[in-house]
Amino acid sequence: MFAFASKIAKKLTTTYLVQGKRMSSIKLLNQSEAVNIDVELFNDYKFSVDQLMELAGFSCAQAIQKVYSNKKLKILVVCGPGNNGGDGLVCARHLKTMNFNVELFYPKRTSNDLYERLAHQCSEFGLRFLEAIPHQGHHDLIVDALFGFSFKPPVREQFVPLMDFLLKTNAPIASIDIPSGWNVNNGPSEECFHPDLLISLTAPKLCSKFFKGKYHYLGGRFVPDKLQEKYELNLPQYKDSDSCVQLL
Ligand SMILES: NC(=O)C1=CN([C@@H]2O[C@H](COP(=O)(O)OP(=O)(O)OC[C@H]3O[C@@H](n4cnc5c(N)ncnc54)[C@H](O)[C@@H]3O)[C@@H](O)[C@H]2O)[C@H](O)CC1
Ligand SMILES: [K+]
Repeated sequence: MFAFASKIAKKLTTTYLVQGKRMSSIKLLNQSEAVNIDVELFNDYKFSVDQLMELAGFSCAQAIQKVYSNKKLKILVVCGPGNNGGDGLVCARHLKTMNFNVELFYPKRTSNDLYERLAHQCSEFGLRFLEAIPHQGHHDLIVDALFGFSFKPPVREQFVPLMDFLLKTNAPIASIDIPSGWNVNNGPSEECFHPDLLISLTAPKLCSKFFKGKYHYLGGRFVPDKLQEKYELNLPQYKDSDSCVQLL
C-alpha cells in the first residue's frame, strides 16, 4: 500500500517539475507585484510598450502553435481594451504568419496610435474582424485576450454577453496571462470559464493555483536577471531560442 501511495505521490510531484524545479518554487505574483514589475520594466529598464507587447504576443502564438499544431483549426482571438487585448492583436498576427486560420473580435477599440497600428496590421495581414459575437460552434479554438492583470471584478455590463459566450463555448480556450473574469489574486468565481491552456506572462499570478486545464506555459521572455532576483521569481530556464516554456 505504501509503495502504491508513494508511486502516486511521485507522479504528482513529477507533474509539477519544470526542468528540475518544482512548480511550487516558482513565485506566483499578486496583482500589485505584477503591476510593479510592469512599471519597473518601463521606467527602470526603458522598454517601450510596443517592445514588450510584441515579445509577449509572439510567445503566446508560439505556445499555441506548440499545443494546437493543426493548421486547419479555425481560431477566434477575442481582444479587450487594455494591454492584454494588445497582446491578443500581436498574437493573432503571428498565428496568421504561422498559417493558422484566424479571426478577431475586438468590440471596444482603444483609440491610440499603438492599438490602431496593431489593428491595421491585422487587417493588412488578411485577418477579419467580426462585427458581433459569433454563433457557438464556428471556431475550434478561442484565444482569450480580454482582460489581464489589471482586471477588477465584477465584469462591467458591456462585456457580460461576451463572458457568457466564453462560459458556454465547447471550444477549448487559450487564455493570455489571466483567464478573463478571474480575480488575479483569488481565482475564479462560479460564473467563470476554465481555459484549456494558460500562458502566464513574466511570471504566473496567484490565480494560476486554480488552473485546472491541460497546459500551462510561461511566456514573455524579457525579464532581466536583476529583476528576477529582486522579486525572487525563480523562473525556469527557457530552452534555446524558445520564447515560451511549458510549466504543466
Ligand atoms: N510585464 C508584463 O508582463 C507585460 C504584460 N502585458 C500585458 O498587459 C496586461 C495588463 O494590461 P493592462 O492594460 O494593465 O490591463 P488589462 O488588459 O488587464 O485590462 C485593462 C482594461 O480592462 C478594463 N477593465 C478592468 N476591469 C474591468 C471590469 N471589471 N469590467 C470591464 N472592464 C474592465 C479597464 O478599464 C482597461 O480598459 C497583462 O496582463 C499582459 O497581458 C504587456 O503586453 C507587456 C508587458
Ligand atoms: K486574458
